Amino acid sequence: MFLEFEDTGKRFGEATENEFEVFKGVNISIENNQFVSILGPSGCGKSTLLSMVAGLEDTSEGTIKLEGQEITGPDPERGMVFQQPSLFPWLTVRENVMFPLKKKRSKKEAEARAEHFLKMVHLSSSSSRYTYELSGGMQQRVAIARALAMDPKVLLMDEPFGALDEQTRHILHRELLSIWEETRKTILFVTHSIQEAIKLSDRVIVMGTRPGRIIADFSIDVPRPRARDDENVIGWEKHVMELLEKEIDKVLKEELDNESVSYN
Ligand SMILES: Nc1ncnc2c1ncn2[C@@H]1O[C@H](COP(=O)(O)OP(=O)(O)OP(=O)(O)O)[C@@H](O)[C@H]1O
Repeated sequence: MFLEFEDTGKRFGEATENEFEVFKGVNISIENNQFVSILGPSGCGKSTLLSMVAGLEDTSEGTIKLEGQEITGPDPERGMVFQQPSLFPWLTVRENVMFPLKKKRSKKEAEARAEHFLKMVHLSSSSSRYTYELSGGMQQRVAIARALAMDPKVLLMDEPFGALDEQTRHILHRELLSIWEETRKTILFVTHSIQEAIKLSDRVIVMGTRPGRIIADFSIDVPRPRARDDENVIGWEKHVMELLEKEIDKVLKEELDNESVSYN
C-alpha cells in the first residue's frame, strides 16, 4: 500500500493528568494517485493527522508508512500546503517557488522548474511580482506551485481554500483537479466543507470525535467534473451531512452538559 496508517494514535502532553488523547486506532490505507479528503468536527484531529504525515508531529502509537517506510520526520517527499500560504514577502513569486529548490539544484534548473509550475497554476505572468502584491487566491496558487515544484510523492493540503471567497475557491477547485489529473499526485486534503470534499475527492474519510476516530470511509464514484446540481453529488452531500450532524450534536451536548456541571 502507498500510504498506510496502522493503529495510529496521538496524545499530547505528558503521561500525567494533563495528557490528552486526540485519536487512537486509526487504520487507513491509501493507494497511489488517490485524491482523499478528510472531514470531521472541529477538534477531531484532522490537522494533527496531516501534520503526522508531514512528519511535523510524531505518532504516540502505531505507525504511518509511505511506500513501506515509516515516517519519522519531515521530508520533501511530503509537501504541505496550509490555509495561510506563508510566503516570503521580500521575494518575488518566482523566487518563492525557487527558494526550497536551490539547495539541490542549480539556479538555472530551479528557475526553469519554478516557471513550469507557475505556468501550471496560471501565474507565469506574475512571476516577477512580490507576493504581497497578489490576492489571497493568487498567493495560495504560489504555495501550491512551491509544494509541487519539490516533486513530492504526496501533497498534504490543510484547508488550503478555507480563507478564500466562494468564487475564488471555485476557480481553484478547477485548477487543483486539472493539476491532479496532470501530475497524478496522491493528495490528502483536510476540509470543513462537505461540498468541497464531495466535489474533489475519490474518497472521503469522515472522522468523529471524543474519542477521535474514523467513522466512515466513502468512495465517491461520480464522474468528474461534478456539477453541484448532479443528483448523485447532492445525495452524497446529504448522506455525509447527516452523519456529521449527529457527531456535531454529540459534541455540543457534551459541552453543554460540562458547562451546566461547572455552573452548579
Ligand atoms: N500542540 C498541541 N498541544 C496540545 N494539544 C493540541 C496541539 N495541537 C492540537 N491539539 C489538540 O488536539 C485536538 C485536535 O486538534 P486539530 O487541530 O488536529 O483538530 P482539527 O480537527 O484539525 O480541528 P479544526 O477543524 O478546528 O481545525 C484539539 O483538541 C487541539 O486542541
